[in-house]
Amino acid sequence: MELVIDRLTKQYSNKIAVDRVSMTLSAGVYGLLGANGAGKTTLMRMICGVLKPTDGMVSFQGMPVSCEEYRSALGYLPQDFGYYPDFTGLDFLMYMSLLKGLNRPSARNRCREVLVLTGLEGMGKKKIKTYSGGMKQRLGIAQALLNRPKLLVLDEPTAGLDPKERVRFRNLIADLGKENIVLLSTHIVSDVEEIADRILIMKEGRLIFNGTEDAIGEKLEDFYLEQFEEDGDEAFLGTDRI
Ligand SMILES: Nc1ncnc2c1ncn2[C@@H]1O[C@H](COP(=O)(O)OP(=O)(O)OP(=O)(O)O)[C@@H](O)[C@H]1O
Repeated sequence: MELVIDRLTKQYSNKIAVDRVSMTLSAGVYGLLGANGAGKTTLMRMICGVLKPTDGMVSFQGMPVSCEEYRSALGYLPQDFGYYPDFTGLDFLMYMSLLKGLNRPSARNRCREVLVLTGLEGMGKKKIKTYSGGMKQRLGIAQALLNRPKLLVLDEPTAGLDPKERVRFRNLIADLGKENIVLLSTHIVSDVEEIADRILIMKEGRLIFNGTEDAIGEKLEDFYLEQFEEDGDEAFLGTDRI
C-alpha cells in the first residue's frame, strides 16, 4: 500500500501554505505535527482532494486523487466538521453512508459497527445536540470509518477527547494502522508520541522531519521545540505542555 505525495504545493496570492512537500507513506500511523499555520490542514485537504494543489501530485496505489477509486478508499475527518444537531447519531451516520454509496441494509450494519468501534453504542438514538464535545469528535471519526478506508486522514482528531477517550482512540487507531494508512494531525506532542509509528513535522509549509521517534534519540517534545527555537516564541507553537 502506498500513498505518494510529490512536491505538493499550495500557493495563495501572497502566501505559500504548503511548499513542495514530498513523502511516501505505507501502512501505519503517521502523526503530523506543526504550529498553527504550518500548513497541516492545507496539506490534508489536498490529500483528500477537497483542495486543488498549485503544483505537485498525490496518488494512492497509483491512482490520482481526482479518481473515483481513490475517493472510495479514503476516510476523512475535517477539522471543522459540520454536524446536524437535530439528527440522531445513527441518522447522521446513515445519511453519510448513503452519500458514500452504501446500500441501506449494509449501511445499517456498518453504522452499528462504527458506533461500537468508537464507543458510541447506546448513543445512536440520541440527538447530536445532546453529545459532549468528545462524543461529537468520535462521531466524526465514526463517519470517516464507514467505508472501511484504506487511507484515513484525521485533522486534529484528539481535540476534545478526555483521557479515557484518548486511550480508546489510541487503541482504535493502532488497530487501523496495522493494515491501513492513518494520517493524523495534532498540536499535542504527547498524542503523537503515544499513537504514531512515524512522526512528520511541518514548519512554514515545509516538511522538516519525517522519521521514527527512535531515530530522534531524545524526547520528542524537546526535539520538536528545538525545531522552532530560532523563532524564540514558544507560546506561538501551539504545543500543549503539561
Ligand atoms: N484560503 C486561504 N487564503 C490565504 N491563505 C490561506 C488560506 N488557507 C490557509 N491559508 C494560510 O496558509 C497557512 C497554512 O494554513 P493551515 O490552515 O494549513 O495551517 P495549519 O497547520 O493547519 O494550522 P492550524 O493548526 O491552525 O489549523 C496559514 O498561514 C494560513 O493563514
